[in-house]
Amino acid sequence: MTPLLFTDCRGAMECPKLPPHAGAVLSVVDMHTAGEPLRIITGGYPDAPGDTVLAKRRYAREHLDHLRKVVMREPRGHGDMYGAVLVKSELAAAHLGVLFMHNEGYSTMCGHGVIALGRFAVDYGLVKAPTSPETQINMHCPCGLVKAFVEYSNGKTGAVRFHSVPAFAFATDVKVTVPGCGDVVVDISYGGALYAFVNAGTFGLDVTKSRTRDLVDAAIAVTKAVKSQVKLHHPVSEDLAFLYGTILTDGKDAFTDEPTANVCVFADAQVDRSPTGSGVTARIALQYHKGLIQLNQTRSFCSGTTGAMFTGKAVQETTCGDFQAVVVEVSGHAHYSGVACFTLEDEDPLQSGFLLR
Ligand SMILES: O=C(O)[C@H]1NCC[C@@H]1O
Repeated sequence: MTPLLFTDCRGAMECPKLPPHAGAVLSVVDMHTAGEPLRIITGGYPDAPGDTVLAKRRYAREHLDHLRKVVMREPRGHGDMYGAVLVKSELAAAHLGVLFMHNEGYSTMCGHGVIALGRFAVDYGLVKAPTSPETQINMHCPCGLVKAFVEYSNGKTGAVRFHSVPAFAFATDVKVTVPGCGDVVVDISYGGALYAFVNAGTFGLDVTKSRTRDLVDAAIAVTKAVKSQVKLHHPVSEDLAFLYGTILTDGKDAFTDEPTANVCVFADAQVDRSPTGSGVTARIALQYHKGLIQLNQTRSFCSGTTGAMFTGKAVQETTCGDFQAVVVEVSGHAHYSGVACFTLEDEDPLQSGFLLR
């Protein structure tokens, strides 16, 4: 690794002070996991009322969405920004609860977010007495309890692996009509959120070589088709029964030591820079369902956008309602990228921010 490109100024210099009339302030810690941003709100966000994390998610959507817009959209964010805010969990086993946010609303699961939050929770003292070589953090995500295991030694955090909620193939070989493409066969799988999976080759595209815009257009067309033509449900809660996005793959689903690449397009045409933790979870559940991978066979998943890697494996059979399911473990690395205090002046005519496409 090359040395720091800029001088480490901690201690020598303080962050610039805001003028007294700067307006309301939101503070954040910025991280990224395999290139995908995670903006963690650390101050200025009120306690979201609600008896459950899912109820808090509903409250945030209905009453606190102006704050999501401030930190996700321009001029403070951008169309592919991703965020998290910590909330209280109703589960005794949870160390923390979390809501995830993106360019359009609030997701139910975020694997890259869990990886970053694992480090954050240890580094910022959210768990008492971290243990070496790993510290376990139980994160209550909207989809349920996710167990993160954070490498920790000599006071330093490292790689994070997590066990997600039961993941299952919702439906395979579903034919949907995609305008301009005709009938397209997709698989739909759940990894804390529901995704449609299609081989990018179906559209004459390559997830590692094609223009991102072309991949996005194809994925959006599939998402629209599935949303309008397939009735989705989830055994635990109707809050989880929506299609979050489409993942285009290189089709290399049969087990091999070689990495397999995919690109996830979710929310409002948002492109994941990482291999997508919840998508890898759902993809492994699909591969397991099809007999293409065995328990504890580790695969590498590569982001078609950045080439960054996660690894994943099914570790245990389980059920989710009537679905045969698996517990999937996903591993990756997150890094800090900065801290910021964002302000919002009363007179600012662009209070809600904006997105350019
Ligand atoms: O890694 C993940 O699971 C998330 N990344 C952005 C889209 C998903 O929520």
